Parts: sequence; structure tokens; C-alpha cells
Amino acid sequence: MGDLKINERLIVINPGSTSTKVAFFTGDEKQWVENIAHPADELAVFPRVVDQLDYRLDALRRELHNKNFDMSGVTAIAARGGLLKPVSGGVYAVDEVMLEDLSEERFGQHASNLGALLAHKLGSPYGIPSYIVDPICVDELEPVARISGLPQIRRRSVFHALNQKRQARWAAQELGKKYEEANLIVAHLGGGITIGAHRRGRVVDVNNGVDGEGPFTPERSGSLPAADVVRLAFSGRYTWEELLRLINGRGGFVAYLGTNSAREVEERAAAGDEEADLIFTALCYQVAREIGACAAVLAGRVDAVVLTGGLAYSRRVVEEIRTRVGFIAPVLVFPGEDEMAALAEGVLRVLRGEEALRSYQYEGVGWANMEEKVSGDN
Ligand SMILES: Nc1ncnc2c1ncn2[C@@H]1O[C@H](COP(=O)(O)OP(=O)(O)O)[C@@H](O)[C@H]1O
Ligand SMILES: CCCC(=O)OP(=O)(O)O
Repeated sequence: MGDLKINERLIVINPGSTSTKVAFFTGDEKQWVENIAHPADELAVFPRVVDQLDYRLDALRRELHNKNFDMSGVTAIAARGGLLKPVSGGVYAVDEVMLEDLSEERFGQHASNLGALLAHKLGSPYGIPSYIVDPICVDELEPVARISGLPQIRRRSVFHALNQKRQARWAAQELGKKYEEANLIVAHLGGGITIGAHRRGRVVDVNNGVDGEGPFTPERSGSLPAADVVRLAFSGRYTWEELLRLINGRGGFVAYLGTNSAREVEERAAAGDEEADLIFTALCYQVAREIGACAAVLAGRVDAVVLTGGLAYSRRVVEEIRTRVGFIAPVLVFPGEDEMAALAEGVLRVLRGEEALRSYQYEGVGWANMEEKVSGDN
């Protein structure tokens, strides 16, 4: 008998704030990936993120058409998952309830909300099923981690679940353990920064990466003294939108130094710019402090600290963090991220029967009372 292996054919869709990435996989092999740029002036005409749907769909269809791509043989579409109700990590079939929540932006605005909507619009005319994998709303917080300090404000879990869980699996493998057996602290260090305490396969605490929790980042403010935020909000100097934009988009390096490029800040610091040097050090310091907090969450039983995302390419970032947290556990460095591969791998695990498919409409964790509209401003 010949070694007959039929590979799954997957389209992967990942909408970001200024581009939509699309890739084609046969099995685990990435055949091609394209980054469709969406210029700021073209996006500016859409009041809400969800209003960009048809515009991005046209661009996606154009790209596939230009490639003479044949949709008929596609097994499944994997898409980045956005702000939905809180759910456990895993792979979810795109269903009507999910599509409705996203169309109405019921849990907030984020470019990743468009993933499932685009996948469904692209695939359903051909009967191709769509899935999301470890969406940014993965919420595995323990009850104690949900307490903010004010009953009116509930902590929620919004983080780079897709990349964190993928890198955590790699780290566990390197340690000779299963993800479900390991205690890990994973720091995703990109334009946004989230740091999660992974206890035996569940992220029991993590800073909310879009609502201003945790370290500051190349373009986000991170946690701020609450009373000062109130003073700023009522100073008359900023509109609601401007203030939210300072927290998310125009904070961090952008606010202090006018750039969101950590690479540029590092170069400026190396060339003798003292302000750049201080701010760069402060980012690493805040990341280390958050990692320390996660070590306490895990009661000190930590198998490894994992650094990932674009900033983990920087030797200085890694060394500054390692110097402060190396006493906790070995520091493993997996620079960058490959969300397209992570999405494909998740759907393949389900198609191959290695992981159970989850249902969005029948699943949900956390908050008993979801009547208030959550955030919605990012
Ligand atoms: N070699 C490097 N040295 C320092 N910073 C880097 C390096 N490579 C990428 N970065 C920084 O990483 C950040 C982007 O991280 P990335 O994970 O790609 O972001 P995003 O969240 O946009 O996907 C940028 O600030 C970029 O300057
Ligand atoms: C915090 C999770 C979502 C997020 O902010 O992703 P990006 O950093 O890629 O914008």
C-alpha cells in the first residue's frame, strides 16, 4: 500500500487594526500568506470596526481571485477570535449566536471581531465550516482574580490567548511536560503586552490587555493611578474618545517618545538619548514586576517564565527582564509569534480528533450577570 495522505486544506484569516492577513495551509504546511494593508484614510470612513466588514471582504475576495484560488476544495476556515462573551480556551465553531454578538459589538470593538464574520461570509456560500481558536476573550480567571476592589468594576480576561497558549505548549514540551501539567508565566511582549499565569493549562490570572491593566507597552498606557485618570477625564482637556485613545493607541512609548517602535527606542537609547533609555528600562521593569505578581499567583511553583512577541527579539529586553525574574524559574525565549500557524494548528487538532470542538452558544464561563454592555470602546 502506498503512503496515501490527504492533507486538510485550510484558509486562515487574521484581521489586525491596519491589515488583514490571509494564508493557505495544506495540513501543517503554510503554502502562502498575504498581508492585505488597509490604509488609515480608507478605514477612517467607517465609524465602527464592524462597518469595515464588506470593505475587508472585498479586499479578501480580490486577493483570492488574483491568486486564481479555488475555494471549492477548502476543508475549513480558521479565523482569529475577538471580543465575545468570556469562554474557556479552545476551538469554537462559528455559529449564529457568535455572529450576532460580533455584528452588534456586544462585548466591545476590536479588529479581531471581524475574523469570524469574514470567515463565515467567505465560506458559507461553499458550505465550508468556520472556526475560531483561543479568542482574545478566553477567560479562565479564578473567582478571586475577578475582584477589582470596586463592585461596580469587574476584572475581565482579555489577552493574547492564541499566542500565549501556543508558546506555553512549546515551553511545556521543552520541559518534557504536557501543557496541562505545567505551571508557566507567559509574557506576550508586542504592541500590546499581556502576562498570564498558566496553571496546568488554564490562565488563572492575566492583565487585561485592552482596558489599561498591567505594564505600559509601545502604544498603551497600562495601569494608571485611578484618581489621576478621573482628574484627567474631568479636566475638560479631552473627549471620551481622546482619553480612551491615550490609554489604547497613544500611550506608552508613543506618549513619551512619539514612536511605537521598540527597536527605534532601543537605538535612541544606545545613541545616548537618556529619556529613551529611562522609558525603555521602565517598560522592562514593569514587565518584570507583573511577572513577579504572576509568580505569587502560582505560589512560587513555576516551571518556566516564557518571553514571546516582537520585543522578545531584543537582547536588551530579555536581559533586563531575566536579571529581575531569573530567580523565579528558568526564562525561555520564543521571540515573535505566528498567529496564522497557531490558528491552523488549532483547527487541525479538532479535525484530527485530538481536541474536542467547543460550542459558543452553549458554553460560557464567569460573570453571572452580563446585562451591562461591556466596555465597547476599544
Ligand atoms: N529586534 C527587535 N528589537 C527591538 N524591538 C523589536 C525587534 N523586533 C520587533 N521589535 C518591536 O516589537 C514591537 C512589535 O511587536 P509585535 O509582536 O510584532 O507587535 P504586534 O502586537 O503589532 O503584532 C515593535 O515595537 C517593534 O519595534
Ligand atoms: C489583548 C488582546 C488583544 C490585542 O490587544 O491584540 P493586539 O496587541 O494584537 O492588538
